[in-house]
Amino acid sequence: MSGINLEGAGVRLGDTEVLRDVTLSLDARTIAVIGENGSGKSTLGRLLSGLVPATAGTVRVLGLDPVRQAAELRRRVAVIFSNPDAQIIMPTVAEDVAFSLRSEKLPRAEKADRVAAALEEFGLAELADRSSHDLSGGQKQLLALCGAFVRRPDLVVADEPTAYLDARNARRVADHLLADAAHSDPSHRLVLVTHDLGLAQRCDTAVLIQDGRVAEIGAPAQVIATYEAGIRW
Ligand SMILES: Nc1ncnc2c1ncn2[C@@H]1O[C@H](COP(=O)(O)OP(=O)(O)OP(=O)(O)O)[C@@H](O)[C@H]1O
Repeated sequence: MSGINLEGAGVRLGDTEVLRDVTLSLDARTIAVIGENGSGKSTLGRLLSGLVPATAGTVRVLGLDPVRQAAELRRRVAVIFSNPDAQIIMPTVAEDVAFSLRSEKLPRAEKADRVAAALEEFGLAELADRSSHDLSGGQKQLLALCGAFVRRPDLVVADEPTAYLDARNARRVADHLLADAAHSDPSHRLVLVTHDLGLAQRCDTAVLIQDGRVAEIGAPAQVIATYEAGIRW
């Protein structure tokens, strides 16, 4: 069991049942999660990342129980939010990427090589010594992505990663996310919570969330059509 498997999963936050009876078995490599504001998409992303516990049912992500095997899940899953400021910690760009590898048991030289390669891949090599907090919004999101991918996670959960970006940077970030998910390792997965239906269309599978429940799962074109048909303009 290596993908995402939820059985009757629910999440209650305060008095609100935010997710209800979510049953999913997903083995696709790139999965878009779409739906209206407040439908529960981010909560699903947080549930899969172990950031909120299920209050009903069972959840297995990469075969792991996000509560009982939280440390292992954190090691294998990277989370990217729309606001990169929440994820940038260290003073310089290179230090921030290196910080992501702090708990990896790797020789120092190998860590340095991995940081350098990741900076290069995300077009940040020339900014390595710049103050990470002085970057533009797009550059910060690329840095957040770089910090997530340098760990070589098995699953990336990205929640509106392009929300604050201009068209060019949104495209760059999306290309990185989708290209990285398509790397040769077949176990590498992406869950992408998004309102960008063009981006959802580029994923292998889409999940439509409505009012805390799964309304449809399938080929993105079909699921997007269902979503659009249900919108009361
Ligand atoms: N900590 C919380 N306590 C109580 N209710 C919450 C909490 N966090 C979220 N909710 C509620 O859960 C519902 C789903 O929120 P969620 O952020 O998952 O929706 P979403 O589909 O990602 O929305 P959006 O597209 O607007 O980002 C909303 O009604 C929200 O108000």
